[in-house]
Amino acid sequence: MILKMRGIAKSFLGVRVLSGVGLEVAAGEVHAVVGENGAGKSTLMKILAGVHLPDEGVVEIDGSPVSFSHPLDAQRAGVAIIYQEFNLLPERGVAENVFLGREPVRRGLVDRAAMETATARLLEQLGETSFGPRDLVRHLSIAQQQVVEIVKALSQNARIIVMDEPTAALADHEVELLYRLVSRLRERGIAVLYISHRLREVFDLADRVTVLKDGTLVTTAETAQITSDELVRLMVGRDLRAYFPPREAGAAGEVRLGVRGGGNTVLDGIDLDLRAGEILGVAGLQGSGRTELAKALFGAEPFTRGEMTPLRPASVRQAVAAGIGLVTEDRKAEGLALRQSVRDNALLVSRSVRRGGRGDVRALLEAVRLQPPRPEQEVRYLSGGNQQKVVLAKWMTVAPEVLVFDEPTRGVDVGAKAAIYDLMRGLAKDGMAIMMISSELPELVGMSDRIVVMRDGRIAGELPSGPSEEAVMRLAAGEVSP
Ligand SMILES: Nc1ncnc2c1ncn2[C@@H]1O[C@H](COP(=O)(O)OP(=O)(O)OP(=O)(O)O)[C@@H](O)[C@H]1O
Repeated sequence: MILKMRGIAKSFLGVRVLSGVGLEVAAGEVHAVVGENGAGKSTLMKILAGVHLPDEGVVEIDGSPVSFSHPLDAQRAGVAIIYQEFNLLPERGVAENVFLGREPVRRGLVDRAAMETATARLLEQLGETSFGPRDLVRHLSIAQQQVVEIVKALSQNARIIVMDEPTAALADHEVELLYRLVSRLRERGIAVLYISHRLREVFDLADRVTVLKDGTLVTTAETAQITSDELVRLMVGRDLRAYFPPREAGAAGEVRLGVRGGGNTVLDGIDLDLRAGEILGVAGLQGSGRTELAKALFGAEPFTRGEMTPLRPASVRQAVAAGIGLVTEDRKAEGLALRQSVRDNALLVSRSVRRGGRGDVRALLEAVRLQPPRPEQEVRYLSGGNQQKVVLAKWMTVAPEVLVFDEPTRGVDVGAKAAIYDLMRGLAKDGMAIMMISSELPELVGMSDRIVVMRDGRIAGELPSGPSEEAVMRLAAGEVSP
């Protein structure tokens, strides 16, 4: 075993978040780590990466105990961690980023040629031909930036690579590319620790899976020996049947929001009606204009052409006053005040618009399954998935007439997802008009009453409820005419 962790315990501010946790990973193994939001997955990985010191327990690499008091110690021992938010400088080139802080020097000068050659070789080994060592990082897609992070890890001779929800920000077709990358890492004998809430990936990629629950180890199992239902039961402690709540046939009521010929620099010719009681799904590849559509409806990047009822908002303030809400995909940048408490965040919108609504914050937080349910806690200390739940709760306190969800369950665990789906369906039943943008096709197909598919800033077509995932993909990719 290249890595052994045993008896790991960790507390923050007197609250125990890990106790007695251990796992073992072999060279060339892909080892998934799963569990509900707040189960302690990231904390365990940060201990491995030298970000946190454990209070108790042992980490062994190649049979020798190690103690990392700084991320650089872990890096030197061959551990690399790739976070969801990359640590890259957008204005610099790929090779410069790969060697940042460790630039090779020749005759007193940074040896650019050496950096570029080494980077090019690693890109080639990974089969990456879509960009080169000199390209600026800001010109790269998220998937390409992820490759840069992996190249950086390999250039540091990492033998253990931790990937924290690597597909959360990827488009569907990019996930395939990541699969290929992970296979290449495995072939090189690298141990990959893979955190994900997408069980399909766990079964597609991992040899073994370790399940954490409430900071303790539930089990480690071979993925070939366990079913998806069993894994869910181990994670959430109960069966999850009827994952998607039933649709209400004929539930759509009056038009709550209408757009005719909507356009701006990105969007063009948008015609759309959103009715009370329905959940309208929005599909599309990355860059197709899905998020821009949400922002235009919400007045953040307004339409400059076309008509919109009840009004065409020129600003977010106008949109909110008109009863339009947006649950954003980028929760850190747009959604939350990180240094404020969960409760204050949940009340952020309702206070600013002074609309009444559902005041019972505690009940709401329970409904979205915030873990642990502590409204006083500062949001920055919550796990990623729990932060997303606070963003949801924030809008539910206001109960707007129209609510746009942009990737509502990104980073959210399976149990909480089911709860959020129930909530969304409940809100629709109460007459809210809901639009849901999602890259997760099962969710889109399972939840939407109908689906519009975006392509190149336009609506490429519409599909009735329950289409096949393939039909959505084909329309998004432009393989069938609308
Ligand atoms: N720096 C910190 N200070 C205080 N509490 C923290 C800190 N970091 C994490 N926690 C708490 O530790 C617990 C475990 O969090 P962690 O991020 O490890 O969960 P996770 O399993 O990765 O969840 P997710 O699936 O949502 O990413 C959570 O209750 C979280 O609030």
